[in-house]
Amino acid sequence: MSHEPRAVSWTGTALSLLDQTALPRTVRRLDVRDVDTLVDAIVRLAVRGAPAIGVAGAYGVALAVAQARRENWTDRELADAVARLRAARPTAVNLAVCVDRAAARIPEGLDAVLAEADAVVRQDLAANRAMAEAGADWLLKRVDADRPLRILTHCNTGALATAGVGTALGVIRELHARGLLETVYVDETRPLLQGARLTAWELAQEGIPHRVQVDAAAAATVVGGLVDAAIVGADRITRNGDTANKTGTLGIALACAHAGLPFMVAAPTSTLDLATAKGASIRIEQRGEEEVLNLTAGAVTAPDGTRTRAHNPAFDVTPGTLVTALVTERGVLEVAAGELPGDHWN
Ligand SMILES: CSC[C@H]1O[C@H](OP(=O)(O)O)[C@H](O)[C@@H]1O
Repeated sequence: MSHEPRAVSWTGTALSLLDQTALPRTVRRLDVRDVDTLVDAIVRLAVRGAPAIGVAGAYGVALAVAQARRENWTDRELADAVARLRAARPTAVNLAVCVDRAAARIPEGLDAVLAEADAVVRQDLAANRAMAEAGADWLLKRVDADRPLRILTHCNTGALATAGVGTALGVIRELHARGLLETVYVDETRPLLQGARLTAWELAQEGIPHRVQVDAAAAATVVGGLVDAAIVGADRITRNGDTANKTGTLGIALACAHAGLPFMVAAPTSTLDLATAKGASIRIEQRGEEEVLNLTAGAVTAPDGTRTRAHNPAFDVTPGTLVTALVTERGVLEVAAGELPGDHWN
Protein backbone atom coordinates (compact mmCIF):
# COMPACT_ATOMS: atom_id res chain seq x y z
CA MET A 1 0.00 0.00 0.00
CA SER A 2 1.38 3.39 -0.89
CA HIS A 3 0.53 6.07 1.56
CA GLU A 4 -2.57 6.68 -0.59
CA PRO A 5 -5.34 6.41 0.37
CA ARG A 6 -4.14 8.26 3.42
CA ALA A 7 -5.18 7.34 6.93
CA VAL A 8 -6.39 10.94 7.34
CA SER A 9 -7.31 13.44 4.64
CA TRP A 10 -9.28 16.71 4.44
CA THR A 11 -12.02 16.72 1.77
CA GLY A 12 -12.68 20.45 1.91
CA THR A 13 -15.68 20.10 4.21
CA ALA A 14 -14.99 16.95 6.25
CA LEU A 15 -12.20 14.83 7.67
CA SER A 16 -11.96 11.54 5.81
CA LEU A 17 -10.60 8.68 7.94
CA LEU A 18 -9.66 5.19 6.79
CA ASP A 19 -11.52 3.21 9.47
CA GLN A 20 -8.73 1.16 11.06
CA THR A 21 -11.13 -0.81 13.26
CA ALA A 22 -12.47 -2.48 10.10
CA LEU A 23 -9.12 -3.34 8.47
CA PRO A 24 -8.00 -5.62 7.00
CA ARG A 25 -11.30 -7.30 6.18
CA THR A 26 -13.13 -4.13 5.21
CA VAL A 27 -11.70 -0.98 3.62
CA ARG A 28 -14.08 1.86 4.42
CA ARG A 29 -13.70 5.56 5.06
CA LEU A 30 -15.52 7.65 7.63
CA ASP A 31 -16.48 11.21 6.70
CA VAL A 32 -16.30 13.13 9.98
CA ARG A 33 -17.95 16.55 10.21
CA ASP A 34 -18.09 17.27 13.94
CA VAL A 35 -15.65 17.30 16.82
CA ASP A 36 -17.25 14.69 19.06
CA THR A 37 -17.46 12.14 16.26
CA LEU A 38 -13.73 12.71 15.71
CA VAL A 39 -13.00 12.37 19.44
CA ASP A 40 -14.88 9.07 19.40
CA ALA A 41 -12.93 7.91 16.32
CA ILE A 42 -9.63 8.69 18.07
CA VAL A 43 -10.67 7.00 21.33
CA ARG A 44 -11.75 3.77 19.60
CA LEU A 45 -8.70 3.82 17.30
CA ALA A 46 -10.58 4.24 14.03
CA VAL A 47 -7.70 6.66 13.51
CA ARG A 48 -4.54 5.88 15.49
CA GLY A 49 -0.80 6.20 15.60
CA ALA A 50 0.91 9.19 17.15
CA PRO A 51 1.60 11.25 13.99
CA ALA A 52 -1.75 10.33 12.39
CA ILE A 53 -3.76 11.42 15.43
CA GLY A 54 -1.71 14.61 15.41
CA VAL A 55 -2.84 15.25 11.83
CA ALA A 56 -6.43 14.35 12.76
CA GLY A 57 -6.26 16.69 15.74
CA ALA A 58 -5.03 19.60 13.66
CA TYR A 59 -7.80 19.19 11.07
CA GLY A 60 -10.18 18.55 13.98
CA VAL A 61 -9.65 22.15 15.04
CA ALA A 62 -10.83 23.20 11.57
CA LEU A 63 -13.91 21.00 12.06
CA ALA A 64 -14.52 22.78 15.37
CA VAL A 65 -14.27 26.23 13.76
CA ALA A 66 -16.70 25.24 10.98
CA GLN A 67 -19.07 23.61 13.50
CA ALA A 68 -18.93 26.69 15.74
CA ARG A 69 -19.97 28.83 12.81
CA ARG A 70 -22.71 26.36 11.78
CA GLU A 71 -24.13 25.99 15.30
CA ASN A 72 -23.47 29.52 16.55
CA TRP A 73 -21.17 28.40 19.37
CA THR A 74 -19.81 30.85 21.89
CA ASP A 75 -16.02 31.21 22.19
CA ARG A 76 -16.28 29.11 25.38
CA GLU A 77 -18.08 26.31 23.54
CA LEU A 78 -15.43 26.34 20.83
CA ALA A 79 -12.63 26.27 23.40
CA ASP A 80 -14.31 23.36 25.21
CA ALA A 81 -14.60 21.37 21.96
CA VAL A 82 -10.91 21.94 21.21
CA ALA A 83 -10.07 20.81 24.76
CA ARG A 84 -12.05 17.59 24.31
CA LEU A 85 -10.16 16.92 21.09
CA ARG A 86 -6.80 17.61 22.73
CA ALA A 87 -7.55 15.21 25.60
CA ALA A 88 -8.92 12.33 23.49
CA ARG A 89 -5.83 10.17 24.17
CA PRO A 90 -3.19 11.17 26.73
CA THR A 91 0.06 9.41 25.80
CA ALA A 92 0.92 10.38 22.23
CA VAL A 93 2.32 13.90 22.52
CA ASN A 94 1.59 14.64 18.84
CA LEU A 95 -2.15 15.07 19.48
CA ALA A 96 -1.78 17.92 21.97
CA VAL A 97 1.07 19.56 20.06
CA CYS A 98 -0.79 19.57 16.74
CA VAL A 99 -4.12 20.67 18.25
CA ASP A 100 -2.29 23.55 19.95
CA ARG A 101 -0.61 24.55 16.68
CA ALA A 102 -3.93 24.67 14.83
CA ALA A 103 -5.82 26.30 17.71
CA ALA A 104 -3.26 29.12 17.84
CA ARG A 105 -4.39 30.07 14.31
CA ILE A 106 -8.15 30.26 15.17
CA PRO A 107 -8.10 34.08 15.54
CA GLU A 108 -6.93 34.30 11.91
CA GLY A 109 -9.91 32.24 10.69
CA LEU A 110 -10.64 28.83 9.18
CA ASP A 111 -8.25 29.12 6.24
CA ALA A 112 -5.33 29.78 8.62
CA VAL A 113 -6.24 26.74 10.75
CA LEU A 114 -6.38 24.60 7.62
CA ALA A 115 -3.03 25.99 6.46
CA GLU A 116 -1.49 24.92 9.77
CA ALA A 117 -2.97 21.44 9.48
CA ASP A 118 -1.64 21.20 5.92
CA ALA A 119 1.79 22.18 7.28
CA VAL A 120 1.58 19.37 9.85
CA VAL A 121 0.99 16.92 7.00
CA ARG A 122 3.82 18.31 4.86
CA GLN A 123 6.24 18.18 7.79
CA ASP A 124 5.32 14.60 8.65
CA LEU A 125 5.66 13.50 5.01
CA ALA A 126 9.14 15.02 4.88
CA ALA A 127 10.08 13.59 8.27
CA ASN A 128 9.00 10.10 7.19
CA ARG A 129 11.21 10.29 4.12
CA ALA A 130 14.20 11.57 6.10
CA MET A 131 13.83 8.91 8.80
CA ALA A 132 13.52 6.10 6.27
CA GLU A 133 16.83 7.11 4.66
CA ALA A 134 18.68 7.86 7.90
CA GLY A 135 17.45 4.76 9.66
CA ALA A 136 18.35 2.42 6.80
CA ASP A 137 21.78 4.05 6.41
CA TRP A 138 22.54 3.78 10.15
CA LEU A 139 21.36 0.17 10.45
CA LEU A 140 23.22 -1.08 7.37
CA LYS A 141 26.40 0.50 8.70
CA ARG A 142 25.83 -0.89 12.19
CA VAL A 143 24.98 -4.46 11.19
CA ASP A 144 27.54 -4.53 8.37
CA ALA A 145 25.95 -7.66 6.93
CA ASP A 146 26.63 -8.85 3.38
CA ARG A 147 23.04 -10.04 3.07
CA PRO A 148 19.47 -8.70 3.36
CA LEU A 149 18.37 -8.06 6.96
CA ARG A 150 15.71 -9.63 9.17
CA ILE A 151 13.81 -7.10 11.26
CA LEU A 152 11.35 -7.35 14.13
CA THR A 153 8.71 -4.69 14.55
CA HIS A 154 5.82 -4.08 16.96
CA CYS A 155 2.39 -2.55 16.47
CA ASN A 156 1.79 -0.44 13.36
CA THR A 157 4.04 2.44 12.43
CA GLY A 158 3.33 2.74 8.73
CA ALA A 159 1.15 4.80 6.43
CA LEU A 160 -1.80 4.06 8.73
CA ALA A 161 -0.03 5.71 11.66
CA THR A 162 1.43 8.73 9.87
CA ALA A 163 0.93 11.10 6.93
CA GLY A 164 3.53 9.31 4.86
CA VAL A 165 5.34 5.98 4.53
CA GLY A 166 5.69 5.54 8.28
CA THR A 167 8.28 5.79 10.99
CA ALA A 168 9.72 2.35 11.81
CA LEU A 169 7.84 0.87 8.87
CA GLY A 170 9.30 3.62 6.69
CA VAL A 171 12.79 2.36 7.54
CA ILE A 172 11.64 -1.18 6.74
CA ARG A 173 10.17 -0.03 3.41
CA GLU A 174 13.49 1.66 2.57
CA LEU A 175 15.46 -1.51 3.33
CA HIS A 176 13.09 -3.40 1.04
CA ALA A 177 13.41 -0.78 -1.71
CA ARG A 178 17.19 -1.19 -1.53
CA GLY A 179 16.87 -4.99 -1.84
CA LEU A 180 18.29 -5.37 1.67
CA LEU A 181 15.32 -6.82 3.57
CA GLU A 182 14.91 -10.57 3.93
CA THR A 183 11.83 -10.60 6.14
CA VAL A 184 9.92 -8.79 8.88
CA TYR A 185 8.76 -10.48 12.08
CA VAL A 186 5.53 -8.64 12.89
CA ASP A 187 4.28 -8.85 16.48
CA GLU A 188 0.51 -9.32 16.40
CA THR A 189 0.27 -6.64 19.13
CA ARG A 190 -2.55 -7.63 21.41
CA PRO A 191 -5.15 -6.75 22.34
CA LEU A 192 -6.16 -4.71 19.25
CA LEU A 193 -3.82 -6.52 16.84
CA GLN A 194 -2.34 -3.47 15.10
CA GLY A 195 0.49 -5.71 13.92
CA ALA A 196 -1.49 -8.70 12.68
CA ARG A 197 -4.25 -6.55 11.14
CA LEU A 198 -2.58 -3.33 10.03
CA THR A 199 1.18 -3.84 9.59
CA ALA A 200 0.60 -7.18 7.87
CA TRP A 201 -1.96 -5.48 5.58
CA GLU A 202 0.46 -2.71 4.63
CA LEU A 203 3.34 -5.12 3.99
CA ALA A 204 1.17 -7.56 2.05
CA GLN A 205 -0.09 -4.75 -0.19
CA GLU A 206 3.51 -4.10 -1.28
CA GLY A 207 4.72 -7.69 -1.39
CA ILE A 208 7.18 -7.11 1.46
CA PRO A 209 8.02 -10.51 3.02
CA HIS A 210 6.83 -10.82 6.61
CA ARG A 211 5.51 -13.24 9.17
CA VAL A 212 3.16 -12.49 12.04
CA GLN A 213 4.04 -13.83 15.47
CA VAL A 214 2.37 -13.74 18.86
CA ASP A 215 3.79 -11.03 21.08
CA ALA A 216 5.07 -13.66 23.51
CA ALA A 217 7.40 -15.01 20.79
CA ALA A 218 9.27 -11.72 20.38
CA ALA A 219 11.94 -12.31 23.02
CA ALA A 220 12.84 -15.77 21.71
CA THR A 221 12.88 -14.44 18.14
CA VAL A 222 15.42 -11.81 19.21
CA VAL A 223 17.53 -13.95 21.53
CA GLY A 224 17.32 -16.93 19.16
CA GLY A 225 19.10 -15.01 16.40
CA LEU A 226 16.14 -14.94 13.99
CA VAL A 227 16.45 -11.18 13.48
CA ASP A 228 19.28 -8.65 13.07
CA ALA A 229 17.52 -5.73 14.78
CA ALA A 230 14.23 -4.46 16.14
CA ILE A 231 12.68 -1.19 14.93
CA VAL A 232 9.65 0.36 16.63
CA GLY A 233 7.81 3.67 16.72
CA ALA A 234 7.05 5.95 19.64
CA ASP A 235 4.25 7.96 21.15
CA ARG A 236 6.25 10.21 23.45
CA ILE A 237 10.01 10.53 24.01
CA THR A 238 11.30 12.46 27.02
CA ARG A 239 14.45 14.55 27.41
CA ASN A 240 16.56 11.60 28.51
CA GLY A 241 15.41 9.34 25.67
CA ASP A 242 12.87 7.33 27.64
CA THR A 243 10.28 6.18 25.12
CA ALA A 244 6.59 5.45 25.53
CA ASN A 245 5.39 3.04 22.90
CA LYS A 246 2.88 0.25 22.48
CA THR A 247 2.77 -2.22 25.35
CA GLY A 248 5.31 -4.97 24.71
CA THR A 249 8.04 -2.63 23.45
CA LEU A 250 10.00 -2.77 26.71
CA GLY A 251 10.30 -6.56 26.50
CA ILE A 252 11.72 -6.31 22.99
CA ALA A 253 14.27 -3.72 24.13
CA LEU A 254 15.35 -5.95 27.03
CA ALA A 255 15.71 -8.92 24.70
CA CYS A 256 17.79 -6.85 22.26
CA ALA A 257 20.06 -5.69 25.10
CA HIS A 258 20.49 -9.28 26.25
CA ALA A 259 21.22 -10.44 22.69
CA GLY A 260 23.45 -7.48 21.82
CA LEU A 261 21.22 -6.51 18.87
CA PRO A 262 20.32 -2.93 17.84
CA PHE A 263 17.03 -1.67 19.27
CA MET A 264 15.92 1.29 17.15
CA VAL A 265 13.18 3.82 17.74
CA ALA A 266 12.01 5.81 14.72
CA ALA A 267 9.99 8.92 15.49
CA PRO A 268 9.74 12.48 14.17
CA THR A 269 10.85 15.27 16.51
CA SER A 270 7.12 16.09 16.84
CA THR A 271 7.05 13.06 19.16
CA LEU A 272 9.71 14.53 21.44
CA ASP A 273 8.47 15.90 24.77
CA LEU A 274 11.55 17.78 25.95
CA ALA A 275 9.55 19.47 28.70
CA THR A 276 9.39 16.11 30.47
CA ALA A 277 12.63 14.90 32.01
CA LYS A 278 12.01 11.17 32.12
CA GLY A 279 9.61 8.40 31.22
CA ALA A 280 8.26 7.84 34.72
CA SER A 281 6.33 11.10 34.29
CA ILE A 282 4.51 9.99 31.13
CA ARG A 283 0.80 9.33 31.60
CA ILE A 284 0.09 5.86 30.24
CA GLU A 285 -3.36 5.46 28.72
CA GLN A 286 -5.31 2.73 30.55
CA ARG A 287 -7.83 1.25 28.16
CA GLY A 288 -11.01 -0.78 28.74
CA GLU A 289 -10.74 -4.24 30.27
CA GLU A 290 -13.06 -5.63 27.61
CA GLU A 291 -10.32 -5.25 24.99
CA VAL A 292 -8.30 -7.85 26.87
CA LEU A 293 -11.14 -10.08 28.06
CA ASN A 294 -13.00 -10.34 24.77
CA LEU A 295 -10.62 -12.81 23.22
CA THR A 296 -11.80 -13.28 19.64
CA ALA A 297 -9.22 -15.80 18.45
CA GLY A 298 -10.86 -19.24 18.34
CA ALA A 299 -14.00 -17.79 19.92
CA VAL A 300 -12.35 -18.23 23.30
CA THR A 301 -13.64 -15.93 25.97
CA ALA A 302 -12.14 -15.22 29.33
CA PRO A 303 -14.10 -16.32 32.40
CA ASP A 304 -16.92 -14.12 33.62
CA GLY A 305 -15.57 -10.57 33.92
CA THR A 306 -17.03 -10.12 37.42
CA ARG A 307 -14.15 -12.19 38.90
CA THR A 308 -11.66 -12.17 36.09
CA ARG A 309 -10.29 -8.64 35.71
CA ALA A 310 -7.85 -7.36 33.11
CA HIS A 311 -4.86 -5.02 33.09
CA ASN A 312 -4.81 -3.10 29.80
CA PRO A 313 -2.13 -0.41 29.70
CA ALA A 314 -1.95 0.80 26.09
CA PHE A 315 1.76 1.65 26.34
CA ASP A 316 4.92 0.93 28.27
CA VAL A 317 8.12 2.95 28.75
CA THR A 318 11.53 1.82 27.55
CA PRO A 319 14.47 3.48 29.35
CA GLY A 320 16.71 5.49 27.07
CA THR A 321 19.61 3.35 28.29
CA LEU A 322 18.10 0.52 26.21
CA VAL A 323 17.63 2.61 23.04
CA THR A 324 20.57 1.88 20.73
CA ALA A 325 19.47 4.46 18.15
CA LEU A 326 16.76 7.11 18.03
CA VAL A 327 16.10 7.91 14.37
CA THR A 328 14.48 11.28 13.68
CA GLU A 329 14.29 13.55 10.63
CA ARG A 330 17.14 15.55 12.19
CA GLY A 331 19.49 12.60 12.43
CA VAL A 332 20.28 9.55 14.54
CA LEU A 333 21.13 9.75 18.25
CA GLU A 334 22.81 6.79 19.93
CA VAL A 335 20.89 7.26 23.17
CA ALA A 336 22.26 4.25 25.06
CA ALA A 337 25.74 5.60 24.32
CA GLY A 338 24.82 8.93 25.94
CA GLU A 339 23.54 11.07 23.03
CA LEU A 340 20.35 12.40 24.66
CA PRO A 341 17.57 14.30 22.83
CA GLY A 342 17.53 16.96 25.54
CA ASP A 343 21.21 17.69 24.97
CA HIS A 344 20.83 18.00 21.21
CA TRP A 345 17.56 19.79 20.58
CA ASN A 346 16.02 22.56 22.58
C1 LIG B 1 4.13 5.98 14.08
S1 LIG B 1 4.22 5.58 15.72
C2 LIG B 1 2.67 4.83 16.02
C3 LIG B 1 2.59 4.35 17.45
O1 LIG B 1 1.24 4.49 17.91
C4 LIG B 1 0.76 3.20 18.25
O2 LIG B 1 -0.18 3.22 19.28
P1 LIG B 1 -1.77 3.16 18.93
O3 LIG B 1 -1.95 2.10 17.89
O4 LIG B 1 -2.39 2.83 20.28
O5 LIG B 1 -2.13 4.54 18.45
C5 LIG B 1 2.01 2.46 18.67
O6 LIG B 1 2.44 2.85 19.95
C6 LIG B 1 2.95 2.90 17.58
O7 LIG B 1 4.30 2.69 17.84
